[in-house]
Amino acid sequence: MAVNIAFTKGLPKVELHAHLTGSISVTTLHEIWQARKDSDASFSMEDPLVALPLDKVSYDVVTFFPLFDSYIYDLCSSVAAIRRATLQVLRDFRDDGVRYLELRTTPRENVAAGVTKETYVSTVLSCLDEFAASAGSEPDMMPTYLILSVDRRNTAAQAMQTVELAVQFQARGVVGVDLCGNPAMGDVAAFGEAFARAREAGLKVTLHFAEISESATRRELQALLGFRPDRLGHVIHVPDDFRDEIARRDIGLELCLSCNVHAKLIPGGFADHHFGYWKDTGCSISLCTDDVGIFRSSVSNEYLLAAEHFSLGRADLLKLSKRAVDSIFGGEAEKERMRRLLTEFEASL
Ligand SMILES: CNc1ncnc2c1ncn2[C@@H]1O[C@H](COP(=O)(O)O)[C@@H](O)[C@H]1O
Repeated sequence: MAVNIAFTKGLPKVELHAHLTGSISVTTLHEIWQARKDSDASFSMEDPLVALPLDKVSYDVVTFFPLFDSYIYDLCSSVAAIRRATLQVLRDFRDDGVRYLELRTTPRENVAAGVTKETYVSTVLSCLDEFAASAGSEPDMMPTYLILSVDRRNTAAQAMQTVELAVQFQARGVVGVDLCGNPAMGDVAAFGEAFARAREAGLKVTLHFAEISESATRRELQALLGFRPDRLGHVIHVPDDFRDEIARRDIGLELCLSCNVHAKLIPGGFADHHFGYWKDTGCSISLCTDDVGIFRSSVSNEYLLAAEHFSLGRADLLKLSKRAVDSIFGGEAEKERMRRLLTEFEASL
């Protein structure tokens, strides 16, 4: 039987590469904007419905990253806004049929709003707790864990500070650390010690890898593999010998079709995406949204796109989903739960 959106929505999915701030829908941003406008007559930021038009999904590396630094972070600076955004992001993923989520975010501070990096992480984690408490039982459950991101522009000391926060909040659901941010910036060699500390503390490691050709130098890719990542995101401009090494080490892959096409990180369209290469390697692949608030493609839609452009049937998507579970960071019990949900879903077809 053919794959359609009803099938991909019903498929119990894991989402492993979602940046929290990039996952906030424009509607939610607008509500946050409206609340601020209603309470402060001098508030003058542009309405998100105007700044991020609903029909615009094509940003490139130059226009994409400033969306956060010069707009969304200012809009979502208070504890109230961070809470509202996080809780809605969780509902949006759950309503799309995500049944296990790893959300990632870069700890940030806003002195004027009284938010420290620690307050920020703690606020996000309290939203995860609140959401879990309200879920009740299956099928509303979506166990969610947090990954803290190091930004490529960070200094070695800032990267270490993020890792220390991850260690501090490990018992509350931080399962790993990530390296993200504008791939045209920074020197990843500065972060070796921070990622070594993360591993030593038992945290998992995922890294944005070879997103643009300029950052895909052999020196950078070697340094990143030296951090002993458990998973890699994007893996676009990867030389053959590195591809072989990734497969040999059985590193999990987080692939983001819509983001890569719309942000022009790959030449061509969906059918040219490197998912076409990796799907036949036996690697664990999770299809991910990256920034659903910006690229507007849900996880279900990513599965649908993969099916449409790579001629995959229901059995192929089930196999892909089962293999994706192998690389989650939440531990064996979560893997078992997801495998059970997938088996039950398959039996219900
Ligand atoms: C093209 N894909 C991408 N590549 C690299 N980094 C990305 C990204 N999409 C998002 N981010 C990173 O995530 C931050 C927003 O979420 P958080 O504030 O952390 O929750 C961005 O500022 C950027 O550093």
